[in-house]
Amino acid sequence: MLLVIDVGNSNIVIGAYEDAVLRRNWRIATDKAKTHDEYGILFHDLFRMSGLDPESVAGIIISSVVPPLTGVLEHLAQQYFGHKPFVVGPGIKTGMPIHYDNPKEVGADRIVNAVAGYERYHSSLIIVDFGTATTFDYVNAKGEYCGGAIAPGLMISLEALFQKASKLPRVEIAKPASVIAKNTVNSMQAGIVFGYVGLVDGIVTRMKGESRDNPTVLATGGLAKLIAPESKTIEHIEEFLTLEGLRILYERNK
Ligand SMILES: Nc1ncnc2c1ncn2[C@@H]1O[C@H](COP(=O)(O)OP(=O)(O)O)[C@@H](O)[C@H]1O
Ligand SMILES: CC(C)(COP(=O)(O)O)[C@@H](O)C(=O)NCCC(=O)O
Ligand SMILES: [K+]
Repeated sequence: MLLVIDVGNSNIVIGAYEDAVLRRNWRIATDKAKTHDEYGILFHDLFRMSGLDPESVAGIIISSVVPPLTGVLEHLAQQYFGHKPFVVGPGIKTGMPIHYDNPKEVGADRIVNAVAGYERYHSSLIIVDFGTATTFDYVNAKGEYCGGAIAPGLMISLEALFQKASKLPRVEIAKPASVIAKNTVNSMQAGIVFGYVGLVDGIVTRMKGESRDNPTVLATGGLAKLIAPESKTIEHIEEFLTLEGLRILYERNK
């Protein structure tokens, strides 16, 4: 079994692959204060509760955009699963040229998504990942990573609104019935959901205009399901794109 771990700023997403089949996936909160022992217990519990044997893990790959946790998870891999993991970053073969001023600066999750998307579609792509931040990445038809855009995420945008305006409550992210809303909660939901759809379609349309090669548009991340149905530009949702990319990169490097 292959263990793939994607450390995001909000969640750590874990996948257990048997060959190319994702057998299990789990999502745990990202907590920079947790030690490798605490994560070790958590991982072992998740395995046990799913009837999986930690001993059956034959390899591990990690992608992290939270530097203080990268070493913690490497340590966990070594100590609780007995494997030195691959860590996506310098020294890992991606098979994808990175056209960014400083390639080391691009978030590992963005590269992993790009690799997975290109492997699946073999065409030029725009990938939208709804995480803590929302990232937009353009991959050209030759499979080269060409950069993209980073926007404040849906949840943190809503959080900022609630924290900075005294009369605004904390609301659930949901699509309201109308954009001409009749109460505070629905007004905020209209602003965030329809506003965000506009942001996504606006950036994607600009990227399409600049790239001029009609890229396929994919979305991933927990909140993709909410925005994609309202978006005019998103064509496919790939829920496990990052996990899939990690599996592909493991195969390319083992
Ligand atoms: N399935 C989901 N439904 C609702 N909210 C989600 C879901 N998945 C993630 N979120 C929320 O979306 C935000 C971004 O999460 P995530 O996509 O895991 O980001 P990151 O990759 O930055 O860790 C978080 O606030 C998280 O709680
Ligand atoms: C843009 C990100 C914060 C997104 O992280 P996430 O929302 O998945 O937690 C991350 O990819 C990152 O820290 N990138 C480094 C900067 C860059 O890609 O240029
Ligand atoms: K992510």
